[in-house]
Amino acid sequence: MLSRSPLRSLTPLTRSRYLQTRHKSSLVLSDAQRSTIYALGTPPGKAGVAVVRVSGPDALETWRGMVKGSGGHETTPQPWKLKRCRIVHPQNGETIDDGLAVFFKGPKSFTAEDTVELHLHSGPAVIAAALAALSTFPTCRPAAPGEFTRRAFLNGRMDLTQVEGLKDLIDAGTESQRKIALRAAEGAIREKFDELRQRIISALAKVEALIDFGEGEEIEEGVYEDARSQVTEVVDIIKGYLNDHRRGELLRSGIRLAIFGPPNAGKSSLLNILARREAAIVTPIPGTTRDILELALDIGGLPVIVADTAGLRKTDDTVEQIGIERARKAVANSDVSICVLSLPDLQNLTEDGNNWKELITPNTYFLLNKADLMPAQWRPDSAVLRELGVVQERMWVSSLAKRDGFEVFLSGFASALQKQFGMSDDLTEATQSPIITRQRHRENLENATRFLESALAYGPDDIVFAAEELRYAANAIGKVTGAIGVEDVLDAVFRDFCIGK
Ligand SMILES: Nc1nc2c(ncn2[C@@H]2O[C@H](COP(=O)(O)OP(=O)(O)OP(=O)(O)O)[C@@H](O)[C@H]2O)c(=O)[nH]1
Ligand SMILES: [K+]
Ligand SMILES: [Mg+2]
Repeated sequence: MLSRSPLRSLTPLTRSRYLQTRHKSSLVLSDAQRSTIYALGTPPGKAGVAVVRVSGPDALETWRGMVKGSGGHETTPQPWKLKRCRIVHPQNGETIDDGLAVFFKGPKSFTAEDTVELHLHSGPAVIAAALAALSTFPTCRPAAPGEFTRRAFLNGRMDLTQVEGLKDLIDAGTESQRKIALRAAEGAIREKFDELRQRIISALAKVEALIDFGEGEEIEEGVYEDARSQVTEVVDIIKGYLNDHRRGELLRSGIRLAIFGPPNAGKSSLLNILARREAAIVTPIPGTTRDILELALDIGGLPVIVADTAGLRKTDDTVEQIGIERARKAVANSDVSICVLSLPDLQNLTEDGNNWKELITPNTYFLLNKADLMPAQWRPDSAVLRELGVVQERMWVSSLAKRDGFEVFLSGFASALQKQFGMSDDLTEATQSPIITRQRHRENLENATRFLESALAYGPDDIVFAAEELRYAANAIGKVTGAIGVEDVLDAVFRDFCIGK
C-alpha cells in the first residue's frame, strides 16, 4: 500500500472541473416511435423469387392484413417458420400472389425489430402490387437506402465494421474479398477494436482512480506504472495493425498492377492472356499501345486492376510521348508492376538509354518474353540481367505467342502476390487477415496512437491531462466501431479496480 498524491500539483479548481466534465453521456436515440419500413430485398425484375421485407413495430399488422390461408382465412405466424400462404391486398382482399411468408420476432431478426418477409414470384407487376398494398398501412413507409442495416446498427445488432463488412460481402467479386468481408460481417474486426478500446478504458480507469483517490488516500502500489505499460502495449498493437502495407484496403479496392517495359516486348499480349480475351491491340509495330488500358481481374483469388501501358522509349511522336508520360504515372502509382522484356533484344537494351529501368521497384516482377526466338537451352547472361536491373528471384521466361511458360509465370506471380498481400491459405489465422479495410479505420487508429503517445509523454504530476488523452484515444477507437461515449469508463473504475481502502 502506498499513499501518494499524483494530483498534488493540480489546483482544486482544475481538478473539480475535470471531474465534472469527464463523463459526458452521448445521446441515445429512442426507437419507441419508429415507423415500420418496407422494401423489396431482391433485385427488381423477372426471376423465380422476390422478397419484400417489412420491419418495425407494426410488421405483425401487415401479416394480419396480407398473409392469408388458402381459403382466405386469417393466419397466425409461427415465428421463424416459413409459411405457404396467399398474399392479399389488405383492403379489398384481392389475391396478389401465391407465396410464402415468414415472421421474425424481434429481437431475433436482422434489424432486431419484428420483421415480416413476403416471398413472391419476382415480376414487376407482382412486386408493384405488393408494395402498393403495404403503402396502405398508415404507419408503414418505404425504407430509405440501407435503412434495414441502419436499424440493425442502431439496435446494437451490428457495429460499424460489421455494417461495412456486410456491404463488402455484397460487393465482393473475388474469394479474398469475400473472406475478408465475411470475417468483418461476423464481427472479427469489431472484436479487435473492442479489445483495444477495453484496454485503453482499463488504463484510463486506473488513471482516474488515481485522480479520484490519489489525494491523501491509499491506493495500491504500482497503479500508475501498470497503466503506463498497458498503454505502451496498446500502442504496439495498433502499430502492428497499421504496419500492414495497406493489405486490407488494397484487397477491398483492388491491387493496382502496371505492365511496363520497352516497345514490342509483349505487354499487350500479356494483358490479353491474363484477361482471356483480345482486350488490347497487339501488332508487330513498336508503339502500338498509347492510352492506358485498365481491366479488373481475379489473379489467384485476389482482386487486381491491371493496366497495360505504352512501350517506353525516346520518341518524337507527340501522341506517343503523351502515352509514355501516362505510362510512367501509372507505373509510379501502382502497387505492383510487371516489367516485360524481349529476350532477343536483351543485349541491345543495355545500350538503349533504359528509360524504363528507373521505374523498377522492389515490387517489380519480370517476364522475359519471346523465348521461342532464342536457341533452345539458351539462358540469359547474369551480368546482362544485373545491368538491366532484372532481379532473378522475381523473373520468369515465356513465349507468350506460343503460350509457353505462361502458366508457370502466372502461378508463381499469383503466389508472390498472395504472399505479399498476406492472403495465402489460412484466413482464419488472425495474423493473416488484415484488420484495416478502410482509410477511416486507419485515420482513427493513427489518431488513437497520437493520443496514447501524448498520454505517455505526461509525467505522474500531470495525470489529469494524460487521462484526457486516453479518453480521446478510446473515442478514436470507438469511432471505428460506432461505439463512442465513455459511460463505460465509470463502470470500469469500480468493477475492474481494487481500491485499497
Ligand atoms: N515470337 C514471338 N512474338 C511475340 C511473343 N509475344 C508477343 N509477340 C509478338 O510481338 C509483337 C508485339 O506484341 P505486343 O503485345 O503488341 O507488344 P507490346 O509490348 O504491347 O508493344 P507496344 O504496345 O507497341 O509497346 C506482336 O506481333 C506479338 O504477336 C512471343 O513470345 N514470341
Ligand atoms: K506492339
Ligand atoms: Mg502494347
